[in-house]
Amino acid sequence: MKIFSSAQLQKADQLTVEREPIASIDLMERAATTVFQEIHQRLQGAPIPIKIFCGIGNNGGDGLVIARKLIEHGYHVTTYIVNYSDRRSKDFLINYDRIKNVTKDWPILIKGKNDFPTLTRNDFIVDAMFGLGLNRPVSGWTKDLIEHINAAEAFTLSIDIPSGLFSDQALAEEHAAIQADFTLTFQSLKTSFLLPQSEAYVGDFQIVDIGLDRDFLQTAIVHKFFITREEVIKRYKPRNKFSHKGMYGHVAIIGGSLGKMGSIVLATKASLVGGAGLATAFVPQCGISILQTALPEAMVVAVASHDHLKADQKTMDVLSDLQPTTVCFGMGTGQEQATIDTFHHILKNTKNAMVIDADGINILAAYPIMLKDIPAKSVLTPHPKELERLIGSWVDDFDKLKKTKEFSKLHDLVVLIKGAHTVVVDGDDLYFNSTGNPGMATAGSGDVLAGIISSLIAQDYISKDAAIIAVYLHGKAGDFAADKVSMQGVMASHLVEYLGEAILDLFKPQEPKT
Ligand SMILES: NC(=O)C1=CN([C@@H]2O[C@H](COP(=O)(O)OP(=O)(O)OC[C@H]3O[C@@H](n4cnc5c(N)ncnc54)[C@H](O)[C@@H]3O)[C@@H](O)[C@H]2O)[C@@H](O)CC1
Ligand SMILES: Nc1ncnc2c1ncn2[C@@H]1O[C@H](COP(=O)(O)OP(=O)(O)O)[C@@H](O)[C@H]1O
Ligand SMILES: [K+]
Repeated sequence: MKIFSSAQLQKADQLTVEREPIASIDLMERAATTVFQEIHQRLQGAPIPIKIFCGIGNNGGDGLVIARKLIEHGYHVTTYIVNYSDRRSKDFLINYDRIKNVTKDWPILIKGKNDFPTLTRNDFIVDAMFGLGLNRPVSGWTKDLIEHINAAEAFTLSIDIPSGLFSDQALAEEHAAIQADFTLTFQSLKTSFLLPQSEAYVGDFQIVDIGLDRDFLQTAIVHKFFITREEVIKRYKPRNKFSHKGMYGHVAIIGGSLGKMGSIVLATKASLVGGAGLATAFVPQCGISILQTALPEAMVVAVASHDHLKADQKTMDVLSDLQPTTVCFGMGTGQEQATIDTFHHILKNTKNAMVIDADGINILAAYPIMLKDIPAKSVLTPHPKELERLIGSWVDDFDKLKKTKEFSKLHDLVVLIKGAHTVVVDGDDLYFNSTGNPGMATAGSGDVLAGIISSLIAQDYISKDAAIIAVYLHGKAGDFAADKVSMQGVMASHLVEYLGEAILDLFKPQEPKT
């Protein structure tokens, strides 16, 4: 699913008005009515105090339409105009007038701190102060009002975007935005909703389709996407009846050290459950019986040393004779000099795209000279700390995206930024995951992900698609697991266990949205 910038959405608004054609006031009525219906469906006429804060631009205009519709349906509404300027938009003014038709209670003007209303936890607050037209950080008494609303700890619904938050740039100052519990956003997700620094502000969100120009939405070029089920299905390759295991690739998982062999078990198992035809684990000698006992389906090759990875020529010859389709390196290896040398040797002797995880990434960060030896389009799977070691620190989330894109382009690599809404970065293109939950913040879940990506590359998916599909399925497996065993109860093994269910779910009929 495409994620549009605020400039593109403003363009889409304008084109819709021209091409449909529809008057902008009618488009506002249509958009805000859709929001009203969502609210009405949830509240079902509940007699709770609803307090709507409207700005003086079109976001405020939306707020006035919502207020009018709610009043018409018998809700207890108080409408406030946050009168930070006299430059009111045309459609705001029309709706400011229209609300008179449904109530004798004229909206209350807020012109400064003395006008702030008393709010309680029991209020239902609708935030329609600023939308995409926000062009500088909020300041002065409007910022105070935002803090006043946040302090009430009442349920807060934001229209289009929590007021104060930007769609395509970072928030300059903490607390300078509404902390919404829920955001109903028009037509497209806003990038900032998916970034960790917005966590306190966005809450849950839902996209409302307001019927903007289809042609524009379909043809506009974007570089940001939301990885939904449809994005995965369109990339998925079904199996042929007469296929055999040789057609689904051979994954070599290389890593582990004394006391950290579980990471290799998890990754190797995930690569097989993900559909690879064959999997071979290359581990220190201490890992052989562990692997062979835990995972009879995998082949195991022991390197020369007992406790950590130190490959001699014989092991390297075995690796090259095996001709694995994909090599995955790095989990649980540690950073002994012999391991670093082994890794460097593997990089130089591998042609196909690899998957590099954990200590593989840490070694690259410590020895950037090795970056030039990584096969093109390899996938690096850092969590935020590993990413920082690799690309340096960032000022904010948008700067992190920019620096990761530059790194990806410079070295011709696919780089993941793992976390909630894991991002797959492929040059200029960013793919944000939609699945997963905090239950997955648990030891070994990254190892499972690296195994699934390797598996998909081995099955002939291009690296970017392998990463996109893998993060989605990994997150979905986490969601199924959390449903069964609670978020606290999720362990990395569950992600392997529920991976099959996540794959099956791709093709299950979905329940219609109510
Ligand atoms: N046809 C359309 O254009 C539609 C627009 N819609 C709504 O319109 C919104 C965008 O409306 P607008 O472009 O009027 O802008 P907003 O309503 O977001 O408000 C911006 C207004 O505040 C001023 N402003 C910006 N930053 C400020 C700051 N820090 N302090 C004080 N004032 C500031 C701007 O000069 C402008 O007057 C969308 O988010 C959406 O809610 C919807 O009604 C759907 C249709
Ligand atoms: N809050 C969260 N929501 C969704 N997914 C998460 C969350 N926290 C972690 N994850 C996922 O769990 C995995 C953790 O990876 P990583 O930190 O490398 O774990 P480990 O090193 O223990 O294997 C990543 O795929 C990440 O996206
Ligand atoms: K808003």
